[in-house]
Amino acid sequence: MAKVQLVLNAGSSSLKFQVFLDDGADVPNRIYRGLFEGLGTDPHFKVKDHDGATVGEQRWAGQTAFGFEEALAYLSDWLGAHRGGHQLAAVGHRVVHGGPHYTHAVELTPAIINELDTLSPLAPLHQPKSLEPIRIIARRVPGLPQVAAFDTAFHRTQPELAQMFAIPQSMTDAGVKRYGFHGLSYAYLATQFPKVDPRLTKGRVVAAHLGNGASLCAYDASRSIATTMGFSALDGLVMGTRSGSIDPGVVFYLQREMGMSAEEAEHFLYTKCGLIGVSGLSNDMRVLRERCETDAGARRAIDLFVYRINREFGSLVAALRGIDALVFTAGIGENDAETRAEVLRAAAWAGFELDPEANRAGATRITRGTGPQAYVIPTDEEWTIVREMRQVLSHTAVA
Ligand SMILES: Nc1ncnc2c1ncn2[C@@H]1O[C@H](COP(=O)(O)OP(=O)(O)O)[C@@H](O)[C@H]1O
Ligand SMILES: CC(=O)OP(=O)(O)O
Ligand SMILES: [Mg+2]
Repeated sequence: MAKVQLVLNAGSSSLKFQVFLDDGADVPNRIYRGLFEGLGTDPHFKVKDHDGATVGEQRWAGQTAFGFEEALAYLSDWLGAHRGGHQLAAVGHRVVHGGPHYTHAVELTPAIINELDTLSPLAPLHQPKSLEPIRIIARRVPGLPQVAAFDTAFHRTQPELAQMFAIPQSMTDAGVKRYGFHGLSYAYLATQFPKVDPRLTKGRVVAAHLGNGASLCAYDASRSIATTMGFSALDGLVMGTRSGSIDPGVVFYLQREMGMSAEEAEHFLYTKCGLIGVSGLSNDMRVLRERCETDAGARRAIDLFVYRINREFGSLVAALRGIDALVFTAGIGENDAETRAEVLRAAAWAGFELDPEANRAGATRITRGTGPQAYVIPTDEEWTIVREMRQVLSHTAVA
């Protein structure tokens, strides 16, 4: 009987999944690709087959109680009815934080799952959501191989200084350092560089992963040398609900002067700030774009989002000592031509010349001229996960 592999990608605002044929092919053969969006607000499920035809769609309008757990149960039923008799051979998971020890994907055991849970405070919007399905599946289907692939792993090529805070060495050694995230996405983009423009492979590239979570990564010859997220996924750019970089003095002030507990301050910075906090309206860039002509809060949130990207972009260009290309990806980077145009106009200092028609048309290259170029590359974190899972499972089979 043919077998399939399932990949789950728990993001901060979505649950994405893909189903691949377990046929040993070098390039994974996808059967289904789908997602739940708007969990906890306005849930929506959509799944497409390998030709891109929609084969399932469901809305739970306004059902705020339909959260992550409900999505998993629905997905399990849907897959049961649409697996075409294929046996499920393994499940791969995006696990955001691998901490200091996990620099490569790993087959999960109860002990490793518990160890990964100790990292939940460093990624409270993500880590528990990844571990929950892992535990549910381990309980329901004992013996089914499950593999974790980590967002932090891709950044372990960074020089020591890029991973350090200015704190005593003993604390750095204890793991208080810059890990960086969105690595599964950045690893996938690097595999696409040769197809998009072979010069990117050896060049100085900054990728902008702009989704509900957002970060920038600097690549030198396809390896990460710096990134905007640090110890936790709270650092760096303005995000949907997260503040991004903030003076640590603010955190003390929130507690000492504004009466928040440590937990309340954390919850505030992760869920009430960023685009939704500044706009007072929404964490969804689509909503802000619709309203920004008339709503000053929406306009200010977008302006700060773009301003911060340009500032952080400058710091990565300094780390790379120059720039050959900028790559946009993820929900906003792939779909919002206006944000791309605003970022490139802000970064004109680096020599970018926007091609407005190519940008509006959603072309791969969206700049012209002789300066650095900008590209749009749709990301595919699940593709990285299934490839890493296959490597891990083939080693386990040989051992
Ligand atoms: N057409 C679009 N225009 C502008 N923004 C969009 C569009 N489509 C999606 N987005 C943005 O992308 C975000 C989700 O990005 P995604 O990378 O899927 O996030 P995550 O993986 O963090 O859940 C949404 O919050 C929304 O703001
Ligand atoms: C790490 C992170 O912020 O992920 P996401 O963009 O999926 O929320
Ligand atoms: Mg994501």
